[in-house]
Amino acid sequence: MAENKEYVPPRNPGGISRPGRGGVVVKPKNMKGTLGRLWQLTKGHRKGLGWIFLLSGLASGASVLSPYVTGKAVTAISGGDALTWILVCLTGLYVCDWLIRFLQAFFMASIGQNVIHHIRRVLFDQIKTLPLAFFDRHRHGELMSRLTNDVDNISITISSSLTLLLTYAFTIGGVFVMMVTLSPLLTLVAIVGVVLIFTLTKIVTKRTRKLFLERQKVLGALNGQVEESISGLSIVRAFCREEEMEREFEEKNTRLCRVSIRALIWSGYLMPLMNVINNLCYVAIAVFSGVLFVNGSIGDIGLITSFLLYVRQFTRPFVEIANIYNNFQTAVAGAERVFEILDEEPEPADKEGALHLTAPRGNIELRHVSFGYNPDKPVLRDVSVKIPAGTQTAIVGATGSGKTTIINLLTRFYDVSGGSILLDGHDLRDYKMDDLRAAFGVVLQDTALFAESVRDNIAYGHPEAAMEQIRQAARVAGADGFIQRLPKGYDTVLEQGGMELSQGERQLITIARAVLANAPILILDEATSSVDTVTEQKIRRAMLKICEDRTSVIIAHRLSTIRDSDMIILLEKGEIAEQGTHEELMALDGRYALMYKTQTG
Ligand SMILES: Nc1ncnc2c1ncn2[C@@H]1O[C@H](COP(=O)(O)OP(=O)(O)OP(=O)(O)O)[C@@H](O)[C@H]1O
Repeated sequence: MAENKEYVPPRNPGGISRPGRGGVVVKPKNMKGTLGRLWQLTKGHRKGLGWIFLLSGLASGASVLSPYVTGKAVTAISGGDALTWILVCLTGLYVCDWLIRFLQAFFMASIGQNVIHHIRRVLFDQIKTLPLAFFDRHRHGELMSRLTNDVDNISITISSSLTLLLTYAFTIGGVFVMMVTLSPLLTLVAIVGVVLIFTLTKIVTKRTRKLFLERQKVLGALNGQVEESISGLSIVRAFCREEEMEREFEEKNTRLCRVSIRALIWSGYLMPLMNVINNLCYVAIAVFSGVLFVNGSIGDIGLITSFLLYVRQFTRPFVEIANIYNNFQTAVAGAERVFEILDEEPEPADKEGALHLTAPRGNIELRHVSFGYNPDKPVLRDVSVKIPAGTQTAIVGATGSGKTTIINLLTRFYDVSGGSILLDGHDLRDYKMDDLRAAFGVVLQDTALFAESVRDNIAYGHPEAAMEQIRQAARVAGADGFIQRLPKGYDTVLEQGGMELSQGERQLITIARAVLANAPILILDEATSSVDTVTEQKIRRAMLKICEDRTSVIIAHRLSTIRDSDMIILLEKGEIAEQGTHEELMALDGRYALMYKTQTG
C-alpha cells in the first residue's frame, strides 16, 4: 500500500506552541469514504453520539464562561461590590465543567469500546473465512498489526480525538465571540499574535521533523536487528558471528544515540524559545490592554482579566487541533486497512445443492490438474493419477517439485486452476466443505500445536474424546511414552505452542491427533528429514499403523519409509515423471531408482 507519511509534532497539553518529539502520520487514501463506513459502524449508538455532541457544546460553554465570570469577580473586587455570588457562580461553573467532562468520557468509553468490540469480532470472523491465498499475499506481522494496532488506533480516536476535536471547535468559536464582544481591537491584536505563533510553530516543527524522522528510521533498524538477533541466536552462535552481530548493533546504537541527542537538543532549544515568543505575545497584549485602560478606551479592569484568560484559551486549541487531526488521520488510515481485510472475498461458499459426504470410500482421482499460486507461475502441470480406496500412495520428488501443493489441492486449501479432482466420483467442489475437510486426517510438516495442554492438542478435532481414547491414540502414534515423562503428563500446557518439544515429538502429537480424528482418508507430510533415526523409525511405524485399511497419501523425503506403498509417484517440476510400485520403479532404473540408490548408499 502506498502510504503517505508525514511528521507530526507530539500532543501538547500544556503550552501553546511546543515543537516536540514527533511521530509519523499516515494519511488515509479515502478520508470521506472511510469516515462514512466508520459512521455506519456507530449505528446502534447514534443517541449516545448525540449526547456527546451536546455535552461537548456544554463543556465548551462552561469553559468559555469561566473567564468572563472571573473578570466579573475582578471588577467586583476593584469596585468593592459583593463578590460572594460571583465566586459561587464560578465554583458552580467549574463543578459543571467537571461533571460534563465526566459524562462525556463515560459515553465515549462505552461507545468506543462497543464499536471496537464489534470491529474485532467481524474482523476475526473474516480472518477465519479468508482463503489461504490471502495469507500468502500478506505477511503475518502486518496482519497482526492490523488486528491489534490499527483497531486500537480506531478505538483511541473514537474515544478521545473525536471529543477533543468537538470541544476545541466549540471553544474556538465561543472564545472568539466572547473576545469580539469584549474588545474588537484587542481581538485583532490577539489574532495577529496567534498567526505569528502558529507560523513559527510550523517553521520549527518542519526543522525538527527531519531529525525525528531519521531517529525513527534508525530506531526501526535497531529494533529489526534486535529481533533478528534474538530469533536467530542459535544460528549466530553456530557460525560464531557474535562479534559481527555486536559490531552491527553497536554501530546502529551509536547512530541512534547521536541522532536522538541532536533531535532532543533541537527541540530542547526551540521549545523554550517558542515559549518565550509565546509569552512575549501575551505580554504585548497585556501591555496594550494596559495602555487602553490608562487612556480610558477600556474602563473595566475585569474585562482585561477576562480577555487575557481568553487569549490563553484561544491559542491552545489551534496547536492542539493540528496534532489531534494528525492522530485522527492516522487512525482513519488504520481503519482503512481494517476495512481492506473486511472487503476481501471469503472462501467460496458451498455451491447450491452441495453434496453431503457422509461415508467416503476414498477413491481419489486427479484429472489433468494444473495449478499455480500465482497465475503466471504454474506449479503443477497436467497431473493425472488414480488413487484407489484403501491404498497407500507416496509422493516423492525434489524440493519444490509440487508435493505439498497436491495436498493443498486435495484438502481444498486452494482450488485447481485447470482440470479436476474427484473423490468417490464427484468433483471436490461439489461437496460441502465441512464434510470434505472432515473426511481428511492431516499431519502436516509444519506441526501446528496450540498453547494448551497436550491432551487438548491431541483432542483438537475431537474435543469430546474421553481421556482413555486420547491415551490410546497417543499409544498408536508412539507418543504415550514421552508424554508420560512430561512434568504434568497429558496435562502439561505447551506454553510456547510446542516449541519446548523436539520436532519429532511435535509430529508424534499431531499424528496422535490424526489417529483420534479417525478420518477415512489420511494425508501425511513427513517431517523425518530433520529428526534422528530412532524418532524417524517411531514416526514411520506410527504412520504405517494408522494408514492400515485407509486411503492414504504420504509425502516422503526418505524413500526407505515408503517402499511398501501401493503406488509411488515421482514428481518433477510439477509433472509426474515416474509412477509405479517400488519394484517397478527400481526395475525402470530411472530417476527414482537413482534417488533410492543415492539415499540408501
Ligand atoms: N503459498 C505459496 N505461494 C506461492 N508459491 C508457493 C506457495 N507454496 C509453494 N509455492 C511454490 O510452489 C512450488 C512447489 O511448492 P511445494 O511446497 O508444493 O513443494 P514441495 O515439493 O512440497 O517441496 P518440499 O519438499 O520442499 O516441501 C515451489 O516453487 C514453491 O516456491
